[in-house]
Amino acid sequence: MNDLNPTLQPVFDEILARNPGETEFHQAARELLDSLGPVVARHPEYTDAAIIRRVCEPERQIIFRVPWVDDAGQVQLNRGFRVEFNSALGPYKGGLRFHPSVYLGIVKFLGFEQIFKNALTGMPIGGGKGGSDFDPKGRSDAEVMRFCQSFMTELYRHIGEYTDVPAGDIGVGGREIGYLFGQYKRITNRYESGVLTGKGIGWGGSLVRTEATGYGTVYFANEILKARGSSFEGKTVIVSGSGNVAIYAAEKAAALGASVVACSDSSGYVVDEKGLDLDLLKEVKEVRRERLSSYAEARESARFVAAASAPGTSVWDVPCDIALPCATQNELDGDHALALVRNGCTVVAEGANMPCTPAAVKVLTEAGVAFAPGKAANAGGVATSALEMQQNASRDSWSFAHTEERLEDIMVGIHARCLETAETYGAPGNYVAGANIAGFIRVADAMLALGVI
Ligand SMILES: NC(=O)C1=CN([C@@H]2O[C@H](COP(=O)(O)OP(=O)(O)OC[C@H]3O[C@@H](n4cnc5c(N)ncnc54)[C@H](O)[C@@H]3O)[C@@H](O)[C@H]2O)C=CC1
Ligand SMILES: O=C(O)CCC(=O)C(=O)O
Repeated sequence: MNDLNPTLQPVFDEILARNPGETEFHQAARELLDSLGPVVARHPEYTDAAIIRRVCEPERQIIFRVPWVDDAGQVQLNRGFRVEFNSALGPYKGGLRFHPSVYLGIVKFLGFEQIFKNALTGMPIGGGKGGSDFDPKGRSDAEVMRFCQSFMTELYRHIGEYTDVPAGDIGVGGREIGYLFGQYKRITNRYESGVLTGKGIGWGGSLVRTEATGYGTVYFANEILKARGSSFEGKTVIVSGSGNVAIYAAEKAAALGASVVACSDSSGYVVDEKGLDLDLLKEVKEVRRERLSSYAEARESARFVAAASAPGTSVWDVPCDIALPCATQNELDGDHALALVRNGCTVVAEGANMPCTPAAVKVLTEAGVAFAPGKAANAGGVATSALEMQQNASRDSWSFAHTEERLEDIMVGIHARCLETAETYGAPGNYVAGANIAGFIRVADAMLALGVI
């Protein structure tokens, strides 16, 4: 790890002391602070007003009990979280994650990333994130519904169109948003469409929201390629994960002429040299909610590599020109990055939040691989959520083509803002510095204007 700027070291020491054991939050905060040296040198007003210390402390953290009854009549118990991190730019905005690994440190890292990602979109949204250690895997629809209803029975008092607007993340898709919205409506007796995003198209959702994070990541990667005189045409692409972000990243990359030859889930990975059959992948993952091995069983050109039977190998061993990590945090480490570099990969764009470890980012950057951090590359999802909020507020509903055009413009704008800011602050071509500094400055200026609150 590099030494931090002397003004920032005490801030990081304070984060470590105040948030013990929250390693993912420490990692995300450190990554931001690593970029802010040139900012504190140029803007003493931020230090004078303790902006950096304040932005690292959530405005509010809510932790609650979520009891529910399973299909066998047994009472189950989970823990719910909502971290309302920063509302300088607008209502808290960010997804809910249902996964057994969820604890406060994960929710805080995600909420922290969300502040700067949302700022980068240029839209009026603050940063927050939530979730639960509930594991939807293997649960019936009725169990998921009862869990969601119990979760919302506490969450409803903390959220609202002008306060905090949750959406989906790992383990939370259209089905869960439906159950959560239904319970919110029942408890409050209000059809408040703007309280959640990722809603179904028939009841206040926006076209393109389902596709937006994956499509947006590919639009961002496409801008990187264009800046290097290249394109997706004829390129070999791998994605990790096979959920919402991965599927639609693969779809857009294929639409731009790439061959997407591999994807993964937590049980292993699939290699399909003929290019992934995305209809089959959607059927397996979105409809049947099965493991990836079912994909390989149904497709002759595909082979499945089970994680348990092949320790030490991963989807990152599959040769590619472009890698899109779209599964989860810290899924791509230094050794995986070395494998990508050895195999000739030239672009890595994060569809997931913080999927690359700091060691991986170092390897990629030193090898000259263009690296796009999640807070820039995957901002298309939350940006389209903000478009959903706009449609809800104006009681309108836009066409797919119009909404996708808005999404593409936003991603092109974020890419340009990252490059310009990196150049201005002495790190030309560095998307990490550009994204961190541009996102931070927008939030910091708003916080300065709003006073000490
Ligand atoms: N859904 C959205 O709009 C956005 C999601 N993200 C991020 O994208 C990532 C994926 O989210 P979604 O696609 O929405 O979730 P999802 O629940 O639809 O899919 C998650 C995928 O990751 C895989 N996965 C989880 N843990 C894994 C592991 N340890 N190893 C290999 N695969 C693993 C799962 O099997 C699944 O295929 C997360 O980091 C999320 O925070 C970021 C921006 C917006
Ligand atoms: O659309 C949203 O509000 C949530 C998106 C999200 O959770 C993310 O960007 O990580």
